Amino acid sequence: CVLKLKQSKSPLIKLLDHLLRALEKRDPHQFFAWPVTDDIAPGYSSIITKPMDFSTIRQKIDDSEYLSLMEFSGDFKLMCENAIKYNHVDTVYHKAAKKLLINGMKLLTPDSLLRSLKPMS
Ligand SMILES: COc1ccc(OC)c(-c2cc(C(C)=O)n3cccnc23)c1
Repeated sequence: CVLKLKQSKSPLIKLLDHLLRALEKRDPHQFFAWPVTDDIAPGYSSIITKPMDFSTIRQKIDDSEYLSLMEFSGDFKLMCENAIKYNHVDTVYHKAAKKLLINGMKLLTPDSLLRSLKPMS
């Protein structure tokens, strides 16, 4: 049998893994863990043209689809903005998305990233 050699993870993949875990911790109700379906959110797929969720981001990291931190943070922002767009302002989902976006962007600031990178140097 041919053993597939496990490539060691690139620094970018290790950083994105770390950031995804930190962002997921800020979604305790797991509203953003899986794709939103039309069953739980009527008309969702006609209103939200580019759906995004943490499980899809995880898959894209594992498939090395992100070539930069900017692409990763773009999908994170898209995920939050979808929820802000679809859900009325007085819903738990709209409020959770705004809070997650603010907290998430704090993690993606240069200072915070430097602190994340330090242990790797
Ligand atoms: C109440 O438990 C869950 C469980 C999973 C969810 O999405 C994966 C959601 C959910 C997540 C969302 C979002 C993120 O817009 N949503 C919108 C309307 C109705 N439900 C949801 C809620």
